[in-house]
Amino acid sequence: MNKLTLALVAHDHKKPELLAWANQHKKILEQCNLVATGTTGGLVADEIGLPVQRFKSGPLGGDQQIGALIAENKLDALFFFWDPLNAAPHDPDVKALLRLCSVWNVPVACTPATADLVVTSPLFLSPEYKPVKPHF
Ligand SMILES: O=C(CO)COP(=O)(O)O
Repeated sequence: MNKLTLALVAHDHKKPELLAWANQHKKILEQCNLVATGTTGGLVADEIGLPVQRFKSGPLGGDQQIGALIAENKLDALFFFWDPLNAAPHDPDVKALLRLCSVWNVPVACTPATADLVVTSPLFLSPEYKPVKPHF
């Protein structure tokens, strides 16, 4: 069975929430390939002990690297705990990443509650389930 590839991303004030969530769902995440923006990935690897492929930090292009995976149909879900209370210098990159999830029908969870529901869905690890991909 092919493993799902998941991207984990959190803005600084949301990193504690992402780490707590990843720890809570470690058994599920262990069954997946994980990629992440640089700082988030380092924390997930060091503090939760999950292997993670790290891209550049978000402000340095990491969000765009994850967007490129989406455009190449190589990402199965995005867990992006973005910060609604603080401005990010790379907000256009953040918007672009979220936009690509809608373009390519990639599941995206932006809060711990949504992320809980996504990873515990019976469809999540089901080999039969594949989201419909749009044709352009
Ligand atoms: O800024 C980010 C996403 O937009 C996250 O980047 P880091 O994981 O490197 O902090």
